Amino acid sequence: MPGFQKETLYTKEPVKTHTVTRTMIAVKIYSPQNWKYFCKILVIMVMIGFIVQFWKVSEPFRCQEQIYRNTSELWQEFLKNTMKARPIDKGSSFWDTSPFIDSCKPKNHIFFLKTHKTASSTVMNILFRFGDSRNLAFAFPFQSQFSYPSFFSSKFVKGFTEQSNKEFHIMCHHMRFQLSEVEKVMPNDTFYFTILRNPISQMESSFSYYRNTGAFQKAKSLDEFLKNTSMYYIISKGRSYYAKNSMAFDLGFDHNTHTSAKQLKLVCHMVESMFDLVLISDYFDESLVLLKNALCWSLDDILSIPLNSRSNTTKRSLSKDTQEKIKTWSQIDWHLYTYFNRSFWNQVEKYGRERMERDVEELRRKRNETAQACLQGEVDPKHIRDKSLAPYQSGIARILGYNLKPGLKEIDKRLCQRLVTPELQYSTLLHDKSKNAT
Ligand SMILES: Nc1ncnc2c1ncn2[C@@H]1O[C@H](COP(=O)(O)OS(=O)(=O)O)[C@@H](OP(=O)(O)O)[C@H]1O
Repeated sequence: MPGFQKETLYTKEPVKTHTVTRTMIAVKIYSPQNWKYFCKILVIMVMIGFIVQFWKVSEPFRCQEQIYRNTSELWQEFLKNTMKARPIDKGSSFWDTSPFIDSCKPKNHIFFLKTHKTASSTVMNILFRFGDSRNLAFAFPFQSQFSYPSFFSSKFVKGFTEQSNKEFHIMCHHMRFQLSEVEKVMPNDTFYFTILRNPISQMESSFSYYRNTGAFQKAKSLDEFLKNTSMYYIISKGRSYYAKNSMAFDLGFDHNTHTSAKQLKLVCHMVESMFDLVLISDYFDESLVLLKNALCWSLDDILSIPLNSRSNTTKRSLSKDTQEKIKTWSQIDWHLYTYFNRSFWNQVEKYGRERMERDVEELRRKRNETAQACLQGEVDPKHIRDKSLAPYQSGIARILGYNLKPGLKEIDKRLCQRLVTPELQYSTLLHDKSKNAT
């Protein structure tokens, strides 16, 4: 009877029959035959303990291997080929801030790493319009992105083969960066740039946009998610890259590894070596002025209207505690951001503070003028009249769009339209245009 067994095992004075059984078991256990068996188990356990200890001690070395498992190849490639093939001409282009240099020719071989939720769609629209108006060749993906989240491969580019001599001018769709593969497609003198955003606001934006996917799906709020990451964040479960070190992931790094201070430094140096310029979306206009200068473009070339903005009703303010948690949770992103924010302002300093202020003012004046002439203002998606201007919606974010002013002249209408055409529609337009041209 199970009840009886339980009782006798825990009673102070067990019934006799049970005591006899226990004595028999004890005799069996302590027999010389079983001593051998126990010794073996003991040795195995000591060995397991030793292996566990060794595993712990070796952690920093393993981490290093993990985080660079993918990027070490990239780094090797970079050192071997890139330095020779694509000398970073910081001296004569980007870093030289003189506006009157003869060698300053507008660049049109451009690679932009489109990171997630960083104002990258607005930058992409600038590149789309620049290429569109000059009939430049874009490197298009087969779908809307270059097979994200896989590492970029030249095979993902429509119309590219290693044998063909086709010249691509601009590559700017979402991808997980892999320099050695991008270099197969883009010419040697390509200008490489990307954009970073403060990981706190970037993650808040991501949480609302990717609310229905992977790690964010079950958490009631971002505060709740960060309180219980071990419950909500399961690496193997889909799309973890939107929920941790998202920008580092896009840049090609392992987003899940604990990273030492030395490794974080190395990550920053790698990004610095691979990219000619890193924009900061929190200082979007200053970023565009630096971009204009680096590319030898005009102020009109960098004119833009904010795209992919969320309605205030879907923005959430985060507690101080949550903000601090994001800094440690997305440690690589936080480090990248602080590093490049600092170097960004050093570049502004080199450009000249006053000159920057003047240019930003002029850019804003032009933007207001253009918005006045073209648009009726930013509206909720349900109020967008022309569906070709309706942005893609995702998660709980309400992505705003624009209505054009009625009665625009045909030529102005086209320009105004392009300025606020969302990424997916504009990409299709350009793709169709390139097909018709061949
Ligand atoms: N000009 C300018 N300046 C500052 N911020 C801007 C600008 N343009 C877009 N945004 C903000 O960027 C967020 C959208 O980022 P992305 O376009 O990169 O998103 S996506 O990954 O392509 O879906 C989105 O952030 P949230 O509104 O916080 O979601 C946009 O508001």
